[in-house]
Amino acid sequence: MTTLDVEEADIAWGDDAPVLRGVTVQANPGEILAVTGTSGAGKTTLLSAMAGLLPPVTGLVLADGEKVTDRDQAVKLGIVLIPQDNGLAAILTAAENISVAVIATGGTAAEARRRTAESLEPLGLSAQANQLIEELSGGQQQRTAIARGLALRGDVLLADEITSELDAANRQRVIELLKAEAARGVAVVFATHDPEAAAACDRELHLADGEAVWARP
Ligand SMILES: Nc1ncnc2c1ncn2[C@@H]1O[C@H](COP(=O)(O)OP(=O)(O)OP(=O)(O)O)[C@@H](O)[C@H]1O
Repeated sequence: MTTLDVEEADIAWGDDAPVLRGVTVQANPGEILAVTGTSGAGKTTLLSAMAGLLPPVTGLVLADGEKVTDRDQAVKLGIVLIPQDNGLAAILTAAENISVAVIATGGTAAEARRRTAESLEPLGLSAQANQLIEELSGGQQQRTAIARGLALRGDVLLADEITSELDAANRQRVIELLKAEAARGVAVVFATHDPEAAAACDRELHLADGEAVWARP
């Protein structure tokens, strides 16, 4: 179980002015933290910092007290990111995308096969396992990216707008899967602009005007 802390962080892209200033937030094991805000408020920016992709200009990101310095190290610390643009390889199948990720994080081929099947099934994608990503619909691609994130069995799961292309039933299914992750002790952070999805989370941090404020502490 891992606690992810962001402490007094100013977060910027390159030399641009900070998108977010003075952000302090803790993501706790067993909880889903919603990160909300309008388009451009900085949800992806905050999750990028949490994932080790975008080290803060000032302040810290800590996983159980250890400074998160870059993405490779964050992966070793068990910080999984499901990116907004899904990040899948278009010319691999759904199953291959997942298996490759499991093996890249130390899983055996047998584990990769098992976890791939286990993660596709609850997302209703068993029949699509051997289809190329480029042959799948937008929603099926988004669900494949979620399946890959779940298959990695992280200690921290950062989910960036992962229900934006899903119908109501699939959105509900995904929220239930995030709750199941939290129930096994994962610290889940879910960026969303959907108020219903945010309401299903344990706490809500709202981003506006470059600052993070608690909508529901
Ligand atoms: N990769 C990037 N490089 C440079 N600037 C970026 C990058 N990603 C985001 N930004 C900038 O950071 C600011 C916040 O964008 P961000 O994507 O974090 O917002 P968001 O809340 O996730 O929005 P959305 O709901 O539209 O996804 C914007 O001004 C955007 O231009």
